Amino acid sequence: MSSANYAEQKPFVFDASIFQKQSNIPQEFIWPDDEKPNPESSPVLHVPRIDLKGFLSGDPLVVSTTAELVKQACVEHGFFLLVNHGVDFELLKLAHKNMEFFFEKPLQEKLKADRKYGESFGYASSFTKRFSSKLPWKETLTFRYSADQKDSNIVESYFLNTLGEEFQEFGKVFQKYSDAMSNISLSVMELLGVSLGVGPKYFREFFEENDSVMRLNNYPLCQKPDLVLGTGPHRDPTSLTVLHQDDVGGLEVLVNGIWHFIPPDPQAFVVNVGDTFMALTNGIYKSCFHRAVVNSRSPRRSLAFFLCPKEDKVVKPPNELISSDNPRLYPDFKWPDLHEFTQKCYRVDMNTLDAFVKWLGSSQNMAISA
Ligand SMILES: C=C1C[C@]23C[C@H]1CC[C@H]2[C@]1(C)CCC[C@@](C)(C(=O)O)[C@H]1[C@@H]3C(=O)O
Ligand SMILES: O=C(O)CCC(=O)C(=O)O
Ligand SMILES: [Fe+2]
Repeated sequence: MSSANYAEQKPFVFDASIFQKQSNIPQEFIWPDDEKPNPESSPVLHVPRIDLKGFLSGDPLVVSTTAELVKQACVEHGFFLLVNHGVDFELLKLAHKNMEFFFEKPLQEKLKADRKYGESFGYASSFTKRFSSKLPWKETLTFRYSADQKDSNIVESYFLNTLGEEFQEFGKVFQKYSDAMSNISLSVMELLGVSLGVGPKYFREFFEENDSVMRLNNYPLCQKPDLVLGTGPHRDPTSLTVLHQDDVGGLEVLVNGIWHFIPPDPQAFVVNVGDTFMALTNGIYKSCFHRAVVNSRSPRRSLAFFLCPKEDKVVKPPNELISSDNPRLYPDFKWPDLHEFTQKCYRVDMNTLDAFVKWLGSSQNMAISA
């Protein structure tokens, strides 16, 4: 049965407050044996701690050592920690407090922001409208962020319009938080540009007017955590992800065929390269598989900012990153087409970018220039 038919016929609902107590896990949530988690055996992934303040100080020695560290991580797997990032800890605390406030509301209230079938934004409990198997053990609240001056209140007005006056303060907090995420993403883009030898301005300017996605994740506790996954294995189709996880832990990254654990650190953001940035670097920086496991002790929450280019930007690597040793790997594309592909044509899995490129090739006369 296709997921569309499934959605029309059997829209069952994941109510976190009920499911977290249930020891009988519905079949739709049970992952195949070869994809089931085994978090007790996951070694820690040692990722560099990138000092953003140090890089921004402009001290040539600090800049070059930081650029070298980030390059090694991005060539290998694309994950690193960002410390000394300058984001106010009070704002981080407020963001977590407000996220809790939302997820602890009764389901009926959360559904006021319901993410409709085929739409990208709103509240989704376990994607039961989109998929019929390997369902994620999570609920998400996703909203659009735009760095355009004319959209300076976009987050605030979204919450005021969908959830009403009670969410005015919530909207203000997440407007501020998303602005901060956009700003640090642009600083990271400067660092990534320097590390790739294209200079600090190239990628910063590319993403300056970003049109991005902000998401709050709630992973309720689960009585049988070894049967399910909070977020299944995937590579982010977006450009750069800036994640803040609470102190529970559950993020895992697949490196050399082994799932590795990234322990929570409230002082740090976990940053990773997504498929769109991998294409922008002509495959030099990797977008790597990761997932989130759940547990039976404590619910887990995370905040994810997915940096995306503005809709009219052509994703095409700079000439400096193309050579006879490293010819063009991906055709030109625009982010909205890849986004639409992930939402309508394809279930995001291990090889989204390759599948998208094949789909592009079959749907138009694909040209790889330069
Ligand atoms: C553009 C997006 C689609 C997803 C949310 C953002 C960036 C990452 C994507 C996602 C998280 C990748 C894993 C699968 C997914 C379905 C999820 O588990 O949430 C993806 C998001 C989505 O399609 O809603
Ligand atoms: O919650 C997490 O730790 C990771 C979530 C994730 O990978 C995603 O939302 O893309
Ligand atoms: Fe992800």
